[in-house]
Amino acid sequence: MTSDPSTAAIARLRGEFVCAATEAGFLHEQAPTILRDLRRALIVCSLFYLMFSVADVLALGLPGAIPSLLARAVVPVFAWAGLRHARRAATPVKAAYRVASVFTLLGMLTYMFVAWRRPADTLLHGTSVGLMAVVILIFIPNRLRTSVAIALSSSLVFVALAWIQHLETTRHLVSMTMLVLFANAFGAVAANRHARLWREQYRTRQVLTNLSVRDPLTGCYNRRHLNAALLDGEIARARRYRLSLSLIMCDLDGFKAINDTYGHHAGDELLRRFADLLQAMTRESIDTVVRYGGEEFLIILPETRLDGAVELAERVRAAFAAERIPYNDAALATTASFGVAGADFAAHQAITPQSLIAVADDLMYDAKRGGRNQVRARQVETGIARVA
Ligand SMILES: Nc1nc2c(ncn2[C@@H]2O[C@H](COP(=O)(O)OP(=O)(O)OP(=O)(O)O)[C@@H](O)[C@H]2O)c(=O)[nH]1
Repeated sequence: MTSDPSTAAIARLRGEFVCAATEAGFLHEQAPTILRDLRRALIVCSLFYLMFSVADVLALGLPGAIPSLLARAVVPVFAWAGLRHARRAATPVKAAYRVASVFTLLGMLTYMFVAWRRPADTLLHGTSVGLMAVVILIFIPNRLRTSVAIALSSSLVFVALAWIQHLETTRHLVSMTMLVLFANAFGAVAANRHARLWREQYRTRQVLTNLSVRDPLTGCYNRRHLNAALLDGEIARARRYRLSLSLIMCDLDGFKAINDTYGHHAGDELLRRFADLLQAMTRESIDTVVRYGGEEFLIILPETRLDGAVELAERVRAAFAAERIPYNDAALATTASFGVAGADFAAHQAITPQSLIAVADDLMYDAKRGGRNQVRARQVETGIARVA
C-alpha cells in the first residue's frame, strides 16, 4: 500500500524527508527545476567572478594580476563542463549536486589564491567570503549539509589564514570573523527554511493529488483516475512494448445482506478489509487496485499473462473466503466473484481499454450467475477459456 504523503516527516536540521524513498521521489519530481536553478546560478556566479577581475588588475597591474585571472578563469570553464555533464547524466539530480559541490569548492579555493595575492585587501576579502558563503548556501542548489560543510570549512580556512597573516588590527580581524560567521549562520538558517518549505509544498501537492485520485474509504485509486489516466496509460505502454496485460474485476457476494444485517459501518469495514487484501496480495508499484463501484474493484496487472492473473484471482478468492472480520460481537464473512480478462498486445494491438473492462465485467457476472465465490477467465480475442 502506498505510504500516506501527509505523514512524511521532514528532518529539522537536514531539511530533507526522513524516508529515503520519499526524498528520492521528491528529487525526481524536482529534477528539471534543480537543473534550471543550477544553470542560472552557475552562469550568474561565473559572470560576477570574472567581473571582479577588474579589482585584481587595479590592485596588481595587468602583468601581476595574470595568475589571479587564470585562477578565476578555471571557474567558468568548470561551470560550462559541469552543466553539460549534469544535463546528460543518468541521475541528473545526483550529477547536479556533484557539479554544485565541485563548483563551490573550486570557487572558494581559487578565491583563497586571489586573496593571498592581494593581502592588503583582507577586510574586503572577508566581506566577499561572507557573501560567497551566503550564495553557496542559498543560491546554488545542493544538499543542505554539503553546502554547510563547504561554506563553513572554506570560511574558517580563510579566517584562520587572515589571523595567521595578521595584517589588520585585531579589532578589524574580530569584526571580519564575526561577519563571516554571521553570513554562514544566516545562510544556513535561510537555506534550511527554504529546504523545509519546498518539501512542505511538495507534501501538500501530494496530499491534494491523492485526494483527487484515491477513494477515501479504501485508499484504492478511484474510477475518475482510472478513466482519466490509468488504464489508457497502461494499455499504451503494453501496446508500445508488445506486452501482456490482464484485468481482474471482482465484486463482493451478498454485500447488501451484510449492510442490512449489521449496518453500513460493518459493510465499510468489510470493504476496507477486502481492499487491504487486494493491495497486500498484488505487486507494489506495479499492479493497480481501483475501486470501480460500490463493492466492485478492478485490478490492473501489467506484464501479466492470463494464467498468472487467474492464479492471483484464485489466491485472493480463497484468502477472502477464509477471512473472519471481527465486528462488535460478530465475525463478518463473505466471498467474492472474479472475472479475469487477459490481453496479449504482441498479437492483438487493437484491443481497447473499454473492451477489456467489458470482458472482465461480463466474466465477473458470469461467476455470480454460476453460484458466486468463483473465478471466470478469458483471453481476449482468442475465445472463452472457463476456469473453475
Ligand atoms: N457499507 C457500504 N455499502 C455500500 C457502499 N457502496 C455500495 N454499497 C452497498 O452495496 C450493496 C450492493 O448490493 P448488490 O448490488 O445487490 O450486491 P450484493 O448484495 O453483493 O449481491 P451480489 O453482488 O449479487 O452478490 C448496496 O446495498 C449498496 O448500498 C459503501 O461504500 N459502503
